[in-house]
Amino acid sequence: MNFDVTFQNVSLKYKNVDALEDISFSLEQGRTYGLIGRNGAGKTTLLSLLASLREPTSGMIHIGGETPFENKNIMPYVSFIFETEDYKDEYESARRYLEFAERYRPNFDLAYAKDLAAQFKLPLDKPVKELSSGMQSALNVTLGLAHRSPVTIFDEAYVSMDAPARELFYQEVLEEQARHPRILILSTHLVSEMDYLFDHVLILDRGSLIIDEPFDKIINRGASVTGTSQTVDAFIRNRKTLKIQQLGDTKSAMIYGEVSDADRKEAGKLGLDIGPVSLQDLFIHLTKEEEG
Ligand SMILES: Nc1ncnc2c1ncn2[C@@H]1O[C@H](COP(=O)(O)OP(=O)(O)OP(=O)(O)O)[C@@H](O)[C@H]1O
Repeated sequence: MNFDVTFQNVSLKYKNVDALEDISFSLEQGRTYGLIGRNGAGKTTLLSLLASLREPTSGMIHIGGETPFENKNIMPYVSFIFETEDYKDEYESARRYLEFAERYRPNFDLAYAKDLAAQFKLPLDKPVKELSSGMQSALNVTLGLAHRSPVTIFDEAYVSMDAPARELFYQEVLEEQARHPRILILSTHLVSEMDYLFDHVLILDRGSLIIDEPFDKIINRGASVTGTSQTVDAFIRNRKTLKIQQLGDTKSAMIYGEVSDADRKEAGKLGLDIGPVSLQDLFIHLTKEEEG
């Protein structure tokens, strides 16, 4: 079965908050999507609709051509992994969580889950409530990867994990997408740390989807220009500048707007280096609130 996702003109209103307005996009198997947006932009709301934790106020959501809400053909194949704050009543061991997953998740791979748990040094026999918050996150991430669900969502599920554990997770994301391709959505504020994982980027801004583009396309919306201070200043004079960094007489400027072949030639003559702009700088620029 195909589990491709379509959102068509989806809106979600909480009492008097318009959390999402007229959102349309589609997601394809085998791609890793980065979902980014400032605090309160609507990321968790969008993901909870995709995971069928709630229904949209208006619009249509389809997974594999069917409405996923309370749909037994779809729900076991969608995994929504998020940071849970309160584990105080979780007396069961991590090992029991793996056993539950094996019972209820059709594609779950117990051997892979145990292998991941060992890599994260997860104490499988301790009650989950006694694990450190980083270890609780590692358990969630282990489950999310080992579910091997065709639609897998990680909503900031890794924020409590330390840097080596996050690195291990990122490596597994790359390897798992090669071994068992799925729709993988990573919602994150760690943009510069995780951007290399994204095939495609969705940016939400105050309830609206402002970017829905392949990673390679979005980072061509701008460029970095590096060279001597004077030549960089001359090159960027009539361009929109996002950021400038200077070290001695070397200047690096992030500019917004595509750089044409002619521009590149001119830059070459001036001895300037033209490189890609970072997704994080573009994101900050595109979601900046108007001043005044
Ligand atoms: N249960 C709720 N009831 C009322 N308003 C809500 C509820 N949940 C979220 N909101 C509001 O909806 C908007 C979107 O919130 P959401 O949690 O989806 O954003 P987010 O992008 O995930 O934010 P963050 O990055 O801070 O986690 C915000 O204005 C938030 O205050």
